[in-house]
Amino acid sequence: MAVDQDFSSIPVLDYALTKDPATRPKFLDQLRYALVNVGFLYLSNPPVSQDDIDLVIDYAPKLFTISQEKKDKLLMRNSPHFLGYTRIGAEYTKGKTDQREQYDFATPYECQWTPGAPEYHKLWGPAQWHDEKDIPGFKETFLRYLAQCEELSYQFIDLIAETLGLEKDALRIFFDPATPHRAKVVRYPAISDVDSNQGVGPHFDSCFLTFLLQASPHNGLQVQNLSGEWIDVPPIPGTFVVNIGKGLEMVTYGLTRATSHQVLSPPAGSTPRYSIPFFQHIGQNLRLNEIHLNFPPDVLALREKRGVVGAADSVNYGEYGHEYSGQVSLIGRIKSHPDVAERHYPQLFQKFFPQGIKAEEGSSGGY
Ligand SMILES: O=C(O)CCC(=O)C(=O)O
Ligand SMILES: [Fe+2]
Repeated sequence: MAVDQDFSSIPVLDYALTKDPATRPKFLDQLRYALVNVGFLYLSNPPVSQDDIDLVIDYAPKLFTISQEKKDKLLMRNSPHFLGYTRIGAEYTKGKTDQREQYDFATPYECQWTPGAPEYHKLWGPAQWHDEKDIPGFKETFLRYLAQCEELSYQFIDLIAETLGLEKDALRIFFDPATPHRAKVVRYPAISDVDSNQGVGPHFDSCFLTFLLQASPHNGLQVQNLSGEWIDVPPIPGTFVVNIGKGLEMVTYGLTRATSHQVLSPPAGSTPRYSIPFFQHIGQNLRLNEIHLNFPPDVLALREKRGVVGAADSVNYGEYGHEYSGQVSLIGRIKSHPDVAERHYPQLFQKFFPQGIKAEEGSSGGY
């Protein structure tokens, strides 16, 4: 396979190929190419019910037409777990406000933090949901959808292990069944005269894998190729966009790429863009530089053949390695959502925003 060429589009992989022993090797080859050289791929025929996908796409705009008063009852600022609703302008990436409105949800979980335990244990807890009467059926449907994404995310991790020459379950050691996964429903309004066009600024995702459902037909998502050029990732109905987080990049010694990406606001006069990312999270109490995977030398050599990767515009999640993974996630959330940090994590807030919220240029959270 060609390993030394830069990419100008994102490969499309057909999950159905994994089902037949005759076509599975083709899928694994395409996967290895995408992991090493691109860091992004489209996945068609994913093992997630199309009916449920259609339902969550249908629910996405409805979540935002609920009254502002009701949305504000679910403000993320109420939640030490950084779960809930975020108004436009309250979130920061690379120190600039993002022009998006969103809900952060998670798979079911009760907070396990007790006094004296590491503060990052507080990051995990129950999501905030609207009353059933305000959006009938949404919670049940979305949880069913998330359970399928979760299962897909583990299947996919095993495919990655296989194609990189590891034991089939070698990457499962990073998961703790008790750690929930997170997901968002996001609305990007069209650019207006005064707004910037930063839907979400350049960033890397955390942890291992993101499964993104582009829930409306708008362009806007872009990724940076090896030379640093921004490449469009237009929506393809019936696919997920899958990308690699900083955690997976780290444990594969940079063999798989966490690719810098951003979203540009829809043009003036356009309808809003919607997206629904699912973020696969690893166990909280791991230091990733303490766990070593043995890749076959010919697989590791693909990293060198890829050539030198140019500087990306994203700078977040540099803490993987020396910090516990839960702490890395917490730092990312603190930088993205300073209003939540100020209320629930005052010491970390002071550390990362010593001048208060607006003044912190260069602070970069993620996802
Ligand atoms: O909305 C999208 O298409 C991507 C969102 C994203 O990159 C993120 O929230 O991490
Ligand atoms: Fe992202």
